[in-house]
Amino acid sequence: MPEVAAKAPALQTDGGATPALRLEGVTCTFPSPDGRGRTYTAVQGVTFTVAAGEFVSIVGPTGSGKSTILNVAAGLLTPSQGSALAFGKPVSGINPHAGYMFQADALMPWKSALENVAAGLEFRGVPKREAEERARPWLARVGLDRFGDRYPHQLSGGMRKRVALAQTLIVDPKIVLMDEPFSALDIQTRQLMENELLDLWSADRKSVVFITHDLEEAISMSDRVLVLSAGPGARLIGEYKVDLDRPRDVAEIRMTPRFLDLHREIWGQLREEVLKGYAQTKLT
Ligand SMILES: Nc1ncnc2c1ncn2[C@@H]1O[C@H](COP(=O)(O)OP(=O)(O)OP(=O)(O)O)[C@@H](O)[C@H]1O
Repeated sequence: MPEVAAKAPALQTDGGATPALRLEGVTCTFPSPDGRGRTYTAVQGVTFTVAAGEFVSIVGPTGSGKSTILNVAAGLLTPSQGSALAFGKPVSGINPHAGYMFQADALMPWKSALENVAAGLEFRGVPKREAEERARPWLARVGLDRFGDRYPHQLSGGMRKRVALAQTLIVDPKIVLMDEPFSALDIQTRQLMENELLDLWSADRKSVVFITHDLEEAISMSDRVLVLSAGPGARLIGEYKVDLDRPRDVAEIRMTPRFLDLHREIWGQLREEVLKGYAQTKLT
């Protein structure tokens, strides 16, 4: 992986402390969709480390294996080769340190906003009444204290994302795995949510792995951006440290010269992969 080595001193940026998350030589091979007994290797030999409290984004072309990597980190998928380690221990089964937020709403339509947030705790065995008491301050933290009685269909897309965020964070995961969580939102709501996430993150400093198609979103939020090549056999081909000051406003930071330099540099590498990925979608 020469590009990675050239752009950053090392993948382990935690000063030697046990990383929150490490994927080591992860390869994931699936049965090919053509049903002829062939296989498709989505990602190959993926190795990276996320330090405690670090915010890392992974960008890559469509179908390159970003969600696959996140599924391995969450313990939802066992890699064909390699391993995932959470705080130095192999992940086997669901990663107990991780909270997962998907692109699609995972809210239960028959539960109110308060009940949905409380559900995160109830799944872990906290009694309903206590879970709801603990959910109230979380609804307030995401600005929805007056909306606890509303059902998901009575909330806007941004509000539903806030509920999902509170539902994920209430269980106090040490690692937050986010798969394009805001991609369905309009740009203004999206930037508000990005800033809210950064505020919540800076208060608690969890480790975040954030998957996105959007390079601007990745740079504006992260400490580091990892670039995945086009598949099959996608590899990590770039690692960029984002040395922008915090706290950040995601809209304002995009206008700074340093942001533009980083964007130019990363896009220079990502563009080629996006074109390759696009060409492959036309072949399949
Ligand atoms: N369970 C599975 N069975 C078969 N193939 C799979 C499975 N999961 C993922 N794949 C394939 O692996 C490749 C990577 O998929 P993945 O969803 O991880 O990519 P992605 O980068 O997240 O895509 P996108 O950006 O479009 O969301 C794709 O070609 C996909 O079809």
